[in-house]
Amino acid sequence: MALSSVEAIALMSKSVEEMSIKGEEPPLEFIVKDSTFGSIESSLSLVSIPIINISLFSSPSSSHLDPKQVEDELDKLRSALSSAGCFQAIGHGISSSLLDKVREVTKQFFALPMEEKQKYARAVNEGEGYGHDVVVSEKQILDWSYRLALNVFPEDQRRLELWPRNPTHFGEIFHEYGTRIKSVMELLYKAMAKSLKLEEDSFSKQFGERAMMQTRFNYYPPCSRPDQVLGLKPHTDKSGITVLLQDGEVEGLQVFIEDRWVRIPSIPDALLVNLGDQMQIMSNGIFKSPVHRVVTNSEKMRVSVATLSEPEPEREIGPVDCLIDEKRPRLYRNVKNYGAINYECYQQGKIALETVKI
Ligand SMILES: O=C(O)CCC(=O)C(=O)O
Ligand SMILES: [Fe+2]
Repeated sequence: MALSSVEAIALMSKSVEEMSIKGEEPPLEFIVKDSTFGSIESSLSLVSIPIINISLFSSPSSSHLDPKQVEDELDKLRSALSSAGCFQAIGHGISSSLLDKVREVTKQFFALPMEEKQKYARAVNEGEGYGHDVVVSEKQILDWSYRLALNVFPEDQRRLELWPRNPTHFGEIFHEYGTRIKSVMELLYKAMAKSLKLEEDSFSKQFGERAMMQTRFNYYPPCSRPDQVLGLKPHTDKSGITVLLQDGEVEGLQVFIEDRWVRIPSIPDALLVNLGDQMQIMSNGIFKSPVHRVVTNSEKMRVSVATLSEPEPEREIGPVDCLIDEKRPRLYRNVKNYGAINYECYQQGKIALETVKI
């Protein structure tokens, strides 16, 4: 059962930021105990995830490109998404200076005094604004992080009162970044369909005209016990796809591939593309939504900017017809509002994708 806001606040009476600054031992609620995915310090796999040049997928430039090269990159895309479920995208056309500005305003916002950040605080039971993870159970292991969540599209869903006015350029830079990421997402839906020999709008039409895009700015303060505390617990994303801008210097993201944790290096100009649960459903399980987590660092803080795309909540989504046949029967039922299903399951400690399986 969800805790009342008063109980939730009592559990978080000491802020992660305060404990981080004082170098205090994290309290018990943050200590990761036995986990299905191994201990925090379990050895890392040496596998590396692919780097894909997505400029090869854009129509105007691909017309004067070698078709064989495009075909090979599409094969690489299909193979990456059906094994690791993620890849590093280069050739996305977003300038390094814009990426650096996004990282910079993110760091500037989180460096503001707590009272200033609280002006954008998330209200209880709301998905947008600044805060820590919602506490839903006393057994919940807490994450050593804060985040600012903002809706970017549809544009009329923006709650501008929650967009930081400090630093002053935050809104302008974020609008530009969000608009560029939306185009990258649209290019990726088409390329993902083409890589499976489907009509190119097979996925995008399921997202609808009013597909949603939300950005989560994540902030992980230094933690004195990186061996026992996680910045973000193992999870899969509820999205269709997630595009992640990593911190330019500090790593922390790990993806669970073939029973081992794989470290995701931070390549300054690359965007990490992570497949979400809803694309796993639409691809009838061919593409995989990977379990991932964020580890903490005893000396350095880390930021990341994760943008999640989702179909219109009231729209029914399901496996694309052409991906269902005798060899690959339908794995998932059609669903609406998967975001809510995912959230409810998270509260109950259930795996959301399992509940929509046939
Ligand atoms: O901080 C990261 O690298 C990952 C963030 C993430 O997984 C999320 O926001 O869902
Ligand atoms: Fe995630």
